Amino acid sequence: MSRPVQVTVLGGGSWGTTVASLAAGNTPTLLWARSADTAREINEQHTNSRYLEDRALTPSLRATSDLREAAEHADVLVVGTPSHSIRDVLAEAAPHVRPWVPVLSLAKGLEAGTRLRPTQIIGETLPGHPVGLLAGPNLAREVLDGKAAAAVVALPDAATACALQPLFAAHLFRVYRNEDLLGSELGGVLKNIIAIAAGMAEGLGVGDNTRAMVLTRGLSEITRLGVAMGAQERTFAGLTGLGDLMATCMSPLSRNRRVGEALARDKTLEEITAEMGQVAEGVKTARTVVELAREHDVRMPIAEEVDAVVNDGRHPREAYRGLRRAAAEHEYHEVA
Ligand SMILES: NC(=O)C1=CN([C@@H]2O[C@H](COP(=O)(O)OP(=O)(O)OC[C@H]3O[C@@H](n4cnc5c(N)ncnc54)[C@H](OP(=O)(O)O)[C@@H]3O)[C@@H](O)[C@H]2O)C=CC1
Ligand SMILES: O=C(CO)COP(=O)(O)O
Repeated sequence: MSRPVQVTVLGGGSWGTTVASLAAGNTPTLLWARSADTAREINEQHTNSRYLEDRALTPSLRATSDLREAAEHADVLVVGTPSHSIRDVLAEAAPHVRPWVPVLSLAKGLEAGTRLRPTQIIGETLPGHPVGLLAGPNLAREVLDGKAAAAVVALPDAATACALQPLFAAHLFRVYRNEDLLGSELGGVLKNIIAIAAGMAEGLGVGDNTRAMVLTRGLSEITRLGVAMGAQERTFAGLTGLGDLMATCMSPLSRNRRVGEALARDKTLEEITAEMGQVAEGVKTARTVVELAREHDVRMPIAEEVDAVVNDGRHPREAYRGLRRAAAEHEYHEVA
């Protein structure tokens, strides 16, 4: 008799823990947290209070701070650490991961310097493995609170995607699939920059018309760059595109939106990062996105203003003025 598929999730933060809790409802799941205290708390109290307060995790979820044990456990490996740490974590885990184990990324940032997407970093550190991602409008706390949500397993091979979908699905968590890995991954990465802009607008006290403008023009920027890089346009109208953009720009739970809002209220990036104690991937990724836009001759005025605020110290009020250009291009055919 064959044993059930074993899932390992790397990363004991908000989202890694939440995805591990979802998977544990379906199949034996082991979560790797680098903090031994976090692993102990998950095993003994079924909570991760540092990231998710007193929310109850699936009781059968097991955790470890031993990366080798976690890697050896995996029939399916999920990478849920922030983008900047994926390469180092996987370099250490790689010798213990069995060949052909499918690997799914949860991360929504780009690697500074290389400009690589998380699934490309995984491809370099774990060559020969099928690689995809799980993404969508999934604010961790809402998912753990049992509020209905949907996500997408994006993977070029449909058969592997079909096998992975049910591992993460739950009664109120619907998991779709999509073969456009590039578009699905870029949607999640790029929306974080627009969410910082949405937060800045919020902090400046704008109205609903402005909120809608930031969101729709933001989607235009995301789609233009994504298509120029080779993604399918329709992906950006789906859950990993518009869906994730809406959730992140609208929700006070979004860390990226909170960064933008606090910047507009005159806090420094250092103060905000220290207070939040969680990752807002858009901060580190903004410069890389602007570089990619230039390389692909794509106009991204909102992303450029966000980059100027987080990297060059421009005040959000100035950035907002910068967006009020005298004349706009055609709605769908802006040129670089
Ligand atoms: N939170 C959410 O709602 C969602 C997040 N995501 C994405 O998931 C990814 C992870 O985010 P999230 O879980 O929210 O992040 P959090 O900030 O909540 O947690 C970060 C986790 O990563 C660990 N970590 C940080 N640096 C390293 C490192 N160098 N080596 C090993 N572990 C490290 C932290 O460990 P320690 O506690 O020891 O510092 C912590 O467990 C991000 O790319 C994010 O964009 C995607 C969808 C939803
Ligand atoms: O990606 C997310 C929701 O889908 C979480 O967004 P934040 O990282 O801004 O909290």
